[in-house]
Amino acid sequence: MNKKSVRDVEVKGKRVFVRVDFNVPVEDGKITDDTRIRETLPTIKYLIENGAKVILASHMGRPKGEFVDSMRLTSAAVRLSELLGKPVAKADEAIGEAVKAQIAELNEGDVLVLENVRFYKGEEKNDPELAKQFAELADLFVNDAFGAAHRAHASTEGIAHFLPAVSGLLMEKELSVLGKALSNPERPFTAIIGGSKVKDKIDVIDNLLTLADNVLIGGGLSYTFTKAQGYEIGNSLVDNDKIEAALGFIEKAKALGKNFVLPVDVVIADKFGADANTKIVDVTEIPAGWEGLDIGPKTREIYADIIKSSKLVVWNGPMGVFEIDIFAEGTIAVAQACATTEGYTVIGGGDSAAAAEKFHLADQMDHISTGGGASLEFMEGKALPGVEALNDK
Ligand SMILES: Nc1ncnc2c1ncn2[C@@H]1O[C@H](COP(=O)(O)OP(=O)(O)O)[C@@H](O)[C@H]1O
Ligand SMILES: O=C(OP(=O)(O)O)[C@H](O)COP(=O)(O)O
Repeated sequence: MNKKSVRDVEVKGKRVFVRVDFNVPVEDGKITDDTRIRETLPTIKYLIENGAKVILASHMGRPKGEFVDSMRLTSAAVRLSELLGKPVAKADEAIGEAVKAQIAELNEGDVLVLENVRFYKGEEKNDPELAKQFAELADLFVNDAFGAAHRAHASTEGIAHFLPAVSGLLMEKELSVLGKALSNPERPFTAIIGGSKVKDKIDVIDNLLTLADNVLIGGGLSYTFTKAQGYEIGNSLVDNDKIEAALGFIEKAKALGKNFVLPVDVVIADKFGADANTKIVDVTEIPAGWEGLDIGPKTREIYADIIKSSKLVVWNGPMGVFEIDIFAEGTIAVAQACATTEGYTVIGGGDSAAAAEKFHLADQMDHISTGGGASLEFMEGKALPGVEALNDK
């Protein structure tokens, strides 16, 4: 990476504003998955050990510029304190005199968590005034929020115009792993794209067709391709605006000599739910009134074989509605193949990571990205504003 990292600058005695992504799932005030907090520990520990005064800033949810009690960062600060095994102070705001006074009390190695930066209207607008107010709190800006790196907000991008700005260790790791995977991939390189966000993912497929040797399509995404090929898809998920694009990809893959693989069979259901009647049919045989909710057994085998003979696998999006057991087999098969392949496996996207976690295979993957949208935009080849704004080496 051509951007400076926290290792390239002096931090001792400095007030360091660290943007993290503590946007973790919370149910009834309890954090249900603390991965994103744990992943920032290397940066936070590095700063503590090197005598910085650590000021952590994050968003949580989408409070739209209002103070919303359920989206406060209090439980994240408590969890961080448990993980660090030391006290962590918490501010009730993210800017202003009271916060400045709390920061003035910090000793070297102390940690303070600011309140949710999205409680301020200027955050998502990237308001320079708010960015300046964040900058006034510190001597150095460290961006470790890979999950929010695709957002040009006051605490991710704007602040970098007012302070020396460097990347944190998680940011560096994410960019290095994804960058290495995509810029000089080990081959055969297989990309697997599934899930339901057809609009969000279609541009990724375009770029991956150029980069990868095999592109496997599954999940709700696949039926737009099935329809594009002229087959009946019943009530399956489809994006009619993307039919042309889907046909274009099939043509592009042919022209580039790439192995673009669509499901050959699917699990269909007469309704969406755990109590549905199901059948396995060829993808060309979906009757009206039924919907495809998982890839079928022939497809699972084809996909697993390709994954197992790959040197690099990048997976984003489940193969079916894995939250419901009767539609989970396709996602399980792909997750198991990723877990057992000797190739390097990278998983991006909240639901694919959740699936790997649910089937107890997460620790057998080589890299699970903390960013869904961010890793997609990276794979599309787009510049990430939170990274672009950092100081060059
Ligand atoms: N065939 C399908 N029809 C409808 N929804 C699907 C289908 N296959 C997968 N899904 C749903 O897609 C969702 C995940 O999609 P997405 O958000 O694109 O993935 P990710 O978070 O991994 O990027 C899951 O909740 C899953 O139930
Ligand atoms: O959870 C996040 O996005 P992700 O689900 O795409 O990984 C990030 O914290 C960014 O949040 P946002 O999509 O509200 O800007």
